[in-house]
Amino acid sequence: MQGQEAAGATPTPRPEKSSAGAECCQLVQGPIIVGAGPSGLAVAATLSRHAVPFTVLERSDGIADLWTNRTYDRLRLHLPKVFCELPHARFPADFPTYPSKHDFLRYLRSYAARFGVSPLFGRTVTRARFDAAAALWRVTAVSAADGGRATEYASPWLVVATGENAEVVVPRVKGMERFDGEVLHSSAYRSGERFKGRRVLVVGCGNSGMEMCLDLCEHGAKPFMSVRSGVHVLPREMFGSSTFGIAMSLLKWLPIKVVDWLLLLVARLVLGDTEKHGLRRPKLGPLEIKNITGKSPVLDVGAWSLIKSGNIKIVPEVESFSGNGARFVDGNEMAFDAVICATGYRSNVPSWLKDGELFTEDGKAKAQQQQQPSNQWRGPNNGLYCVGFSGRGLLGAGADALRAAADIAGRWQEWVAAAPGPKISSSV
Ligand SMILES: Cc1cc2nc3c(=O)[nH]c(=O)nc-3n(C[C@H](O)[C@H](O)[C@H](O)COP(=O)(O)OP(=O)(O)OC[C@H]3O[C@@H](n4cnc5c(N)ncnc54)[C@H](O)[C@@H]3O)c2cc1C
Ligand SMILES: NC(=O)C1=CN([C@@H]2O[C@H](COP(=O)(O)OP(=O)(O)OC[C@H]3O[C@@H](n4cnc5c(N)ncnc54)[C@H](OP(=O)(O)O)[C@@H]3O)[C@@H](O)[C@H]2O)C=CC1
Ligand SMILES: O=C(O)C(=O)Cc1c[nH]c2ccccc12
Repeated sequence: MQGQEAAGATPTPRPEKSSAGAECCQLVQGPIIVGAGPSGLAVAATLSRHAVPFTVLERSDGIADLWTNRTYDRLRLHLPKVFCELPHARFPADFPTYPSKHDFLRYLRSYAARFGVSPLFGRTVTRARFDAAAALWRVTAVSAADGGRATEYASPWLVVATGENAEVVVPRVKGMERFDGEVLHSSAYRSGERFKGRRVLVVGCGNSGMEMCLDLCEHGAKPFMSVRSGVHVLPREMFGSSTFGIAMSLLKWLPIKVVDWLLLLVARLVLGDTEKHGLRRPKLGPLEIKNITGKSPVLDVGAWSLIKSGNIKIVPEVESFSGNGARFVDGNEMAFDAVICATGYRSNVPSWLKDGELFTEDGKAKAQQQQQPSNQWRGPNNGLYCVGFSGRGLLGAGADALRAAADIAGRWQEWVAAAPGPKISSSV
């Protein structure tokens, strides 16, 4: 809400020398939100409806960097649109059931405009710590465009909205640097067009790996999918309705283990035995494993039939790479022209947030790990919030955003009532 009127009387920001070595400190009005993806936008929009000002810091040069710059062309939401809407704004009626990433981006841009969310772009947050003496979060952001200049922002409230997919995970496999062909992460893959006629090894069998193999096939490439521990594949739809929607309805009445059992029964009838084709199913059911570890089931949009027909070949875990190919853990060797690491993502929170309460050492929400997702959005009374770390996709992000913003709004009103000093009109 930069540039928007402040909601009430607050102390005047006083530039000062920062303890972190940043050039100056700006006390901003309302919370600092780190990240302008769907989670950051949702919490900002909700704050705006509560008339609470905020400052959004985003490392990229636009909103929703993941969706804009780190996803492939054919990507569609794999949950029906009703499960992917952010708070306070429906998708347009003419959107298809499974909106494309371009539809989704169009929605996010109009969402940001509608709720007056204007992030400060090109600001990478490199450090945030709670200054207990001042009861403020001190947040250092570096601006590459400004020659790496660091600025410190301060606020009693900090919302972490940098996402579960902030950084790529690329495995260290013996000999990878010796491989002569192209190696890329799935976040850099756009389309199979330029791989036509080439043998491509896709490492990983999550939704990215599966959809990239499908896309490669459709562009006349020859994909091989390397599988380490297996995955649950479910049809995206069952009995003409979305599998996810059916699962959500069943969960209202039945325990998760029973719902998982039913999903797997139908999946078996519709898809057949995935293990027979090299895709082992994990021991825990698809919803339970998602809840416990965050590992998503594959919602199949066409790759499965290509695996069955042998157009996508399943290969084991890679043991090592050579100049022209890979050796697998079963001892077989194959030549490849390119390797795509569809090996997932990780949070970057541990690299910048100094906090031992809300996040685990690997940057996941602690409460989500302890299976208390309804609890995971607020730190223990030090003004720290996290939005979008519940392992429940856009739906979870929206729910977190509503709770975090309502809580901050209550505290903001108290803070404004208590704070002396003149009114000021903009947040930074
Ligand atoms: C390929 C793909 C498809 C997906 N499809 C679906 C789907 O169909 N349905 C669903 O529910 N979920 C889906 N997801 C899950 C996805 O994580 C969420 O949809 C959504 O993007 C989460 O939003 P977010 O704002 O929490 O995180 P992100 O979208 O990752 O946004 C985080 C933002 O924070 C910024 N940022 C990160 N670090 C810093 C920093 N240090 N300083 C400043 N800014 C920073 C990033 O640049 C980014 O703009 C998908 C994920 C992927 C990878
Ligand atoms: N259409 C859509 O809506 C899409 C949604 N998504 C979502 O994006 C998120 C990320 O998905 P995705 O990018 O597929 O990542 P995932 O984390 O879901 O999958 C990563 C895959 O890489 C494998 N892997 C990781 N490290 C190694 C290694 N060292 N050696 C071998 N294999 C390895 C994993 O195997 P293992 O299990 O053995 O660790 C797993 O199969 C998910 O939430 C997913 O649902 C993604 C694409 C499309
Ligand atoms: O795309 C994802 O992985 C998501 O996070 C969406 C999502 C939330 N809960 C789920 C349960 C089953 C499949 C996908 C999801």
